[in-house]
Amino acid sequence: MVEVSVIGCGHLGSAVIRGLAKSDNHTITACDLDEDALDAVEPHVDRTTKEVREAASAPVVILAVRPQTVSPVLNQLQMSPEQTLLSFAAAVPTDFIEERTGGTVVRGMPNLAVETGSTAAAVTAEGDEDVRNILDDLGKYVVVDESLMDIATALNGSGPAFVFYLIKIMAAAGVESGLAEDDAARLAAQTFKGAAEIVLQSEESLDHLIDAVTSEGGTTIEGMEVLRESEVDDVMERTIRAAEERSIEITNDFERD
Ligand SMILES: NC(=O)C1=CN([C@@H]2O[C@H](COP(=O)(O)OP(=O)(O)OC[C@H]3O[C@@H](n4cnc5c(N)ncnc54)[C@H](O)[C@@H]3O)[C@@H](O)[C@H]2O)C=CC1
Ligand SMILES: O=C(O)[C@@H]1CCC=N1
Repeated sequence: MVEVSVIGCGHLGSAVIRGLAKSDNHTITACDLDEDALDAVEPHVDRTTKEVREAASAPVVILAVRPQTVSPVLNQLQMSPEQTLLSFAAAVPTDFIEERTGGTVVRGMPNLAVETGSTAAAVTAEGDEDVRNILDDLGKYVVVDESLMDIATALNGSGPAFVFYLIKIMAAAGVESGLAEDDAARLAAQTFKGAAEIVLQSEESLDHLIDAVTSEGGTTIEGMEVLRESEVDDVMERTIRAAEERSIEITNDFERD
């Protein structure tokens, strides 16, 4: 059992808690100022507290508050170098956190799929065995240089929102042609999941996989022609870039502090 505290039990923190609770490998303390947030995670944790100090003693402390709230939390978070502070706060540099807590800092950017143990996460270090166990229970991770955390934040941190949007558009097209809403939503979402699983398991290139779906004289070729002639590449590029630039902007604010 790995003892872990989660500070901030909002969208991400509560999803982390539910994901870790499913793996049954952890003793979890949930910390939040908000009573409702604590009530929502209470069935999945061993202890709840409003006091950051009470959450500070675990070998691994996960920081899941908004970037703007990081400073006040760190002011109350006294840790030792044997403990790890695993920070999931977007755009907050490791240096900034290290200067304010005695703990060993690992910066990470997961996404909401922590809830199902299927997150894509970028981390600046693997950390000790306890940290690796936590990351393994939350999904898959890659270790990247800290300079790449802004693009990781855009790609895999914000990414689920962009994918949800695409699923919504594809499902809506199905409904427009007569599918029931539930059926269209399931077909679109399962199609994304199945396609993603093929990409993860296949050795083939994405172009090869596109070819494998595209029968000569068939249906896919017509759809692909529309996609290729559209501005979708530019739109997706700008989508990722906008999120990345915002991450850089927030990071710069922290570096000026
Ligand atoms: N929502 C997402 O999909 C992802 C979020 N993140 C990062 O996770 C962090 C949290 O994001 P969300 O969960 O979306 O925000 P949120 O606003 O849903 O949750 C933040 C939580 O922190 C709590 N909080 C505020 N001050 C506190 C304090 N002093 N002590 C303890 N708890 C306090 C709030 O009551 C709230 O429950 C952000 O830094 C964000 O960049 C990272 C990856 C994905
Ligand atoms: O939107 C945000 O700022 C956070 C970081 C990545 C996902 N949500």
